[in-house]
Formats: sequence, structure tokens, C-alpha cells
Amino acid sequence: MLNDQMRNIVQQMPKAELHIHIEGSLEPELIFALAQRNGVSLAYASVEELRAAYAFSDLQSFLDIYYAGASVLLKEQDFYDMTMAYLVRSHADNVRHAEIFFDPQTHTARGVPFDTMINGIWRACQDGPISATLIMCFLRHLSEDDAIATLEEALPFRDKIIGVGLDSSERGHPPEKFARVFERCRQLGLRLVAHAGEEGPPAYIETALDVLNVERIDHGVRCLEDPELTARLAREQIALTVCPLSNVKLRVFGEMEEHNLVTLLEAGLVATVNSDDPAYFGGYMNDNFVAVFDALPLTVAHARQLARNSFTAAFLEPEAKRAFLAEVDQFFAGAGASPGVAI
Ligand SMILES: Nc1ncnc2[nH]cnc12
Ligand SMILES: [Zn+2]
Repeated sequence: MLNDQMRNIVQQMPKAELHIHIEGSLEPELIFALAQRNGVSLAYASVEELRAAYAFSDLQSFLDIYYAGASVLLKEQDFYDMTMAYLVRSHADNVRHAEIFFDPQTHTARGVPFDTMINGIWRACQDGPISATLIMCFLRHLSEDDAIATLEEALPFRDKIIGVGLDSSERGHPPEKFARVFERCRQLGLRLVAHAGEEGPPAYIETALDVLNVERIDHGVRCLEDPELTARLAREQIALTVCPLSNVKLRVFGEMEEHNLVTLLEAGLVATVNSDDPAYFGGYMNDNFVAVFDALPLTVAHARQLARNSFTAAFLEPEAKRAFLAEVDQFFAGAGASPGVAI
């Protein structure tokens, strides 16, 4: 069980979030408010009915509801309001910096112009209370040609995007399907990440690294099935953006007590804790930290490592990274807890 001292530490420590789908931060209350504002009809009669539908059996069962929820986003102000709500909520969890995923194809396929979407999200990032940058994700259930067309649409907004990622239905859509578009993105100087090893096999983590040349793996928890791959991830210090509440909700692990976060950290991997789709999976950053520290034998030393990892793995300028890491070290120097203390 989590004691008060440990709860305070994980809640108050400075942290970065590196795996958040902005469309997954759309709370049922905001879905209903935007539906009313835009005259969109929903398949659910109330906020409670919608929330009750959030019982998922796997990734696909979640994605179906997640894409339906995003259908209320039509105007620039809608994207702004969604993003600002996330930034304000994360600030309360002592998130100092967020690298935010967005899924353009989910919106452009419904006729929402690319500029409407990105301008709303971007403007909120400029106005919000924390540092925030944007990673554009390609939907892997669609074709590579569709991803290439999306990249073309994004080029006028190149300065607003730090990187690209790969998300949506993993099984049957291996990273190598997107080799050409990722190579183009690399040439453009974009930072590269991909979801791999969430539901898909460890081989997808390998091809994300070797074919797509990604710098971080989103999820990646299935790497432990392959000891050689695990050793490589440790050796090359490839960060994993782990999402504990998501993993339990989508049944990657039966219960939080079965989560492999401790093993990942003990194997020397640069694991981080993130929320993925907080409105759908039962919580934001601190909810994820409290859940894992409550269920697993994690120590103050692990908390410090997770906070440090989040900034080490971030796509920040060296000076900003150093300043955030110094803030973490200062926090733990004053936390009054000795690093080896188990909770
Ligand atoms: N956990 C997840 N995996 C793949 N695609 C996603 N899109 C939003 N959340 C996702
Ligand atoms: Zn994700």
C-alpha cells in the first residue's frame, strides 16, 4: 500500500508527459458540451451513459469509442478548449512539459481542415501553463499513401511539429508498412517515435528501431518476451513511454499488480510513466503514478528515476533538459526521503 509520504512525493515531483493522445483527453462532459455547441448528435443519452461504455476488452474496442468521441471536434476553438483543458489539468499534477500526440487523419477524414485542427491545438500550447510540443501521429490501420498525403498537408506547419509517431490498431500493421514516410520525416529533421509492443509482438519493436529509426518506443512493454531485445534497449538507452492505467484497461496486463514496470526499471531500461488517453483510462499523470506505486514494490529511488527518465527522454533542447533535471534533483534532495526506502 502507498503511504502518505510516498504519495506526496510522486504527486509533487516535477515530471514530463511523453505519451498523451490529445483526443484521449476529451472528457465526457466536454464531448457533450461540444456536441451541443456544434449540433452533433451522439449515440449516448448522457455523460453517465457514455462513461459506462468505457469498458474495453482490447485496443480495438477502445479505438472504436475514441474515434466516435472525437467526432464532436469541428472548430478551431474546440481543439483549443480540449488542449487547454489537458494542459491545465496536467499542470495540477506537476507536469512541467508535455509532448502531445495528435491524429490529423481522424479529423481530416471527417472534412475538418488541417489548419483548423493544428491552429487550435497549437494556440492552446502557446497560451497554456506548461511547456508543450506536438507530435503528429499517422494512423497505422490506414495506408502509407494516406500517411504521405497527411505529411504533405502538414508541411506548411512544419515549425509547429517536433516529431511524428505511429498509433491506432497495432496487430497486423507492422512498423515496416510506414518505412518510406518515416524516412521522409527523418530527412525533414522530425523526431521519430512509434507505438510498438503494446498488443503487438517484440518483433514490431525491433522493426520500429531498425526500419523506421525511431528514437523512443511508445508502450514497448512486451519487450521482456525477448531477452536480447531487452538487453539492446538497455544498452542503447531507448526510452519506453509506458502507460500503466491504459495497459490494465486494455488488458495488456490483467491487474496492476502484474504490471512489469519494476522489471523494466531493474533491467536498466529508460522507462517513463504516462497517461495515454486519460479521459478513457481512469486518470491523468498522478493517477498513473499513484496506481503503480500502490500496486508494485516501487521505492523513492524508482520515483526519482522515473522523474529523471521523463526529462532525459524528452525532445527538449539541452539547456531546458538540464534545467528540468536539476529541478528533479533539487526536489529529491529536499524530499527528506532516502533513496533506498521501500514503501
Ligand atoms: N493506446 C493506444 N494505442 C494505439 N493507438 C492509440 N490511439 C490512442 N491511444 C492509443
Ligand atoms: Zn498511445
